[in-house]
Amino acid sequence: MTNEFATLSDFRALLAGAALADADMFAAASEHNMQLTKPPGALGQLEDLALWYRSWRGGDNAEIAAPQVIVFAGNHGVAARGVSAFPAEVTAQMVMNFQHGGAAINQIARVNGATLDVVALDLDQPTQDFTQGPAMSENEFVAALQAGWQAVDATADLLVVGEMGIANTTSAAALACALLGGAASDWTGRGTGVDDAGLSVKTQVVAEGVALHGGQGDGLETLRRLGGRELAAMAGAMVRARCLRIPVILDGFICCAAALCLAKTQEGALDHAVAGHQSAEGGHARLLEALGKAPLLHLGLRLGEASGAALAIGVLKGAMACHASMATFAQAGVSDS
Ligand SMILES: Cc1cc2ncn([C@H]3O[C@H](COP(=O)(O)O)[C@@H](O)[C@H]3O)c2cc1C
Ligand SMILES: O=C(O)c1cccnc1
Repeated sequence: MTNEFATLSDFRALLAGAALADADMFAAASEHNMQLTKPPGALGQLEDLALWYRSWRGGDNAEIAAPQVIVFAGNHGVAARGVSAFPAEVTAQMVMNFQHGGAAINQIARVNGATLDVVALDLDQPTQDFTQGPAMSENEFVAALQAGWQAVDATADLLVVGEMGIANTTSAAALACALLGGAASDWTGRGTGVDDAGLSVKTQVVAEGVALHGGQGDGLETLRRLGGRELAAMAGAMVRARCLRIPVILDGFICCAAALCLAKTQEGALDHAVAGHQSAEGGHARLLEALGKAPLLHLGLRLGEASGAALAIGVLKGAMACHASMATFAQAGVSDS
């Protein structure tokens, strides 16, 4: 596929000009929802989800049939600072595991009827340690955005994006801190399970990164400086989905940090997305609040790999199956008052 953008300013223009939800479709879906054989509002948040989904997908009243999960993988220069409980080699090893069907996301995507694509991004070239300079050059950043953009299947009717990248909770914490403020310790959690000494080093690394790169530009520029290839690719995929009117389910702390960079660059950039779950990683609840998204699930997950979002596919499928296929009061001969 040819690239639809060659430069960062082209990408910014696509982000600024992306599609809006269809208010007429939302109204038609609300009207349809009121006629379904249930007490008004009895399907709770499933009703809101169905109206939101139809406002993006249009009027065919269809069930969800083709969800796509994409896991992007990247390596981080800051991994060398001892900010993760696991070594950087685990990123590539887990990519092999995804390819052989052995990871959690393989099982969760399969039982939810989703395709799973794994995109490894220059794993032998970690990004620069962001305490020393920007994580990515502009060319590297644009290449990662393009990889995300191109990975989206235009025939999908739902997109879930997730990541694998040792040390990427450090990047995510630095992005959240730089874009939302507060102390490094407010956003730095244990990730894969660092001990107290590791947490203290990690917090210091986040503070150094924010001191160097905070306030140096908008959300996208901050993503280039403090992010990683897999975070940039998730952002690129989210914008492509918006252009294709494919609704998105957001995953945990790292995915939402990538989403935040878009939201801080362009108001409403995540209107086509819902939050799949609330991760156990400390900062995720506040990150979701900043995005204005209530999570569908609270399961204590702290895995990444798109796992929490992929579990929420089932919730959205349930919402759309009810909306599309329930009988109306008139069809079923059920009295409506
Ligand atoms: C075996 C294994 C599988 C994973 N799957 C996702 N992650 C998760 O852990 C990493 C982030 O945590 P930190 O910042 O502490 O390195 C990411 O790769 C994330 O997706 C994993 C981590 C490990 C060790
Ligand atoms: O919230 C997440 O997605 C997460 C948390 C810890 C480690 N990896 C991912």
